[in-house]
Amino acid sequence: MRVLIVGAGATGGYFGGRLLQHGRDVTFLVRKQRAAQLARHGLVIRSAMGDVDLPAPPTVLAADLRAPYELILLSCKAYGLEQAMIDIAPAVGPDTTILPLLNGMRQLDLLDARFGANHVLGGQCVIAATLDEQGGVQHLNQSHSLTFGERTGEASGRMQRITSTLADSDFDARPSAAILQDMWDKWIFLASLAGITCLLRGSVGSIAAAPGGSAAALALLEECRAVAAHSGHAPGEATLQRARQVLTEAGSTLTASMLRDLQQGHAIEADHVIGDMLARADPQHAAPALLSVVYAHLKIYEAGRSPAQGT
Ligand SMILES: NC(=O)C1=CN([C@@H]2O[C@H](COP(=O)(O)OP(=O)(O)OC[C@H]3O[C@@H](n4cnc5c(N)ncnc54)[C@H](OP(=O)(O)O)[C@@H]3O)[C@@H](O)[C@H]2O)C=CC1
Ligand SMILES: CC(C)(CO)C(=O)C(=O)O
Repeated sequence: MRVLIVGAGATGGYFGGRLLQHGRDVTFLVRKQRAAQLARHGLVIRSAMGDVDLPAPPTVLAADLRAPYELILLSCKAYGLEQAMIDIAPAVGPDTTILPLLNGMRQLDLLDARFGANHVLGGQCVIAATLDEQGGVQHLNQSHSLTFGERTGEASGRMQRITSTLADSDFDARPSAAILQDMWDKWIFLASLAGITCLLRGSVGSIAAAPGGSAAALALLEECRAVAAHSGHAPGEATLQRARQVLTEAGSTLTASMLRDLQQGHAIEADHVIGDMLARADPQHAAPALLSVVYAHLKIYEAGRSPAQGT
């Protein structure tokens, strides 16, 4: 199966690197700067789950995309999605499947509108990863799951082909018959984690140690839960219990990738992760207070960044 990974960033570089290491037919769609960086340093993954060193990972620039790929793994940030959809268009043929790994839900609507829902699977990844100064992928924890599925829940032929392509590559490839619920479950957790760690500028453990910290994290989770329920995707009790436990764990060093981006002065997915959650709240009730504060906080950060700071 020919696989195109859009972006050799933290997540794309990680999962694409692992697939390449296991002999899969993978090419990274990159821009000139990243192409030069990969040519100079190779694709390096530093991970407690095993390092990877690939001296010359296959890359392609958008201008050189010709034939369709069977699978496109989309691992750009939400603010790069419009451009990415333009760039991948030549790689999308009648039999192409697009598997987005972005956090949130809105990517599905945008991809459906651009390419047709029949081309788009649901997907998500659970990992903590970032790029270092030389473009190496630093895997920061021991989670590395990639979950994917037909939004109908069907065990289709393409699901079987993708499952065997992603299997046995030293990460947890998880086909799912309930991918929309999985994505919502992750989104409410992530929006709470990103929201509270960015607002209070600390890890889960430091927030838990501060007066009122865990109560604020739980209140934010409750607002997100209500949005999910209003959208027809209420999380199950076990999912909620786990989210509550992870968001309040004493001593935990967990943060969201959004906090890492913010601390490095990078662009953040404020509209996609928090703004869209807020937009889906039940209009019959008052706007969720904490989500509103988090969103305002992130928009002030965005407004203070100069355009020269890029992404
Ligand atoms: N990092 C993490 O731990 C996690 C991230 N996520 C989610 O995964 C998604 C991706 O995040 P992450 O991997 O961290 O992001 P990164 O910023 O590390 O990587 C995104 C990459 O996509 C590239 N890219 C964007 N648009 C294009 C394009 N048109 N053509 C070629 N390359 C492109 C960027 O390239 P360039 O450098 O040229 O801009 C960049 O290298 C986000 O939605 C995030 O929320 C989910 C779970 C964990
Ligand atoms: C939920 C978490 C921490 C793990 O995948 C994440 O998605 C992120 O940091 O963006």
